[in-house]
Amino acid sequence: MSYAVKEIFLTLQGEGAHAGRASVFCRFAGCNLWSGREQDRGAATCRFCDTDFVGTDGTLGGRYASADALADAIAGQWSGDDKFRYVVLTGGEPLLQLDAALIAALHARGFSIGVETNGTLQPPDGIDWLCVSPKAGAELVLRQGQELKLVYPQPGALPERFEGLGFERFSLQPMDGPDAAANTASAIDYCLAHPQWRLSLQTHKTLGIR
Ligand SMILES: C[S@@+](CC[C@H](N)C(=O)[O-])C[C@H]1O[C@@H](n2cnc3c(N)ncnc32)[C@H](O)[C@@H]1O
Ligand SMILES: Nc1nc2[nH]cc(C(=O)O)c2c(=O)[nH]1
Ligand code: SF4
Ligand SMILES: [Mg+2]
Repeated sequence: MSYAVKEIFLTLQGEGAHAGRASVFCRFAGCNLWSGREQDRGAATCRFCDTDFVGTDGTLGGRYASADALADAIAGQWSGDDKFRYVVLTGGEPLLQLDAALIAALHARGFSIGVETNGTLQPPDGIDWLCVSPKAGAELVLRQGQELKLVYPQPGALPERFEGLGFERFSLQPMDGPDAAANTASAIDYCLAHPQWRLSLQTHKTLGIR
């Protein structure tokens, strides 16, 4: 199996329970909820995406011919003590491409594996931190994992709908875009009134890092 990758880079995880953690990000190309083209955004299932995941033209982007080749490129970006190796597989939608061979190749290189997914596709076994971010209008098939990270507010995806699912951590992330300030204020209010939820800020954006 080959893998279409938009970009690979070392940064701090900006969001969610692992915010602040050194991580190699591998962003897969393509998504099942939006083509990634601006002219298709209004008709897409997921319309608020903040990410360019089209093509393979980013840093270390390309078509990787094997799991070992992609895992070697990811390992090449790590710096510092190998015992802390951590990779975040994102996209686009990583579960369109992630398979058992890539999980094994990353584990063989000492990585703990985080995945950012929209929750519409079944994952392979062996993911260490599965972070599911449900989208209004898309059927949620992943109903357990480590973290449920809801972008807020989403009409048609109220937090109450997810609070009984099998996750260790419930994160509420203000929707970025033209209403970001108001969305942040609403998310703060929601977390104060519903302490099962913790505020997740996109710290990489305010820090000006990738
Ligand atoms: C670009 S997505 C890629 C992974 C996967 N497709 C997903 O949706 O979870 C990475 C994370 O960014 C979040 N996200 C996307 N657009 C956002 C926005 N405008 N404001 C806040 N979070 C956003 C997603 O919900 C997800 O948690
Ligand atoms: N620093 C940083 N943290 C992130 N957490 C989730 C991201 C994503 O786009 O999936 C992301 C990202 O793009 N950059
Ligand atoms: S599902 Fe994820 S990658 Fe796809 S359009 Fe939505 S936020 Fe972007
Ligand atoms: Mg992002």
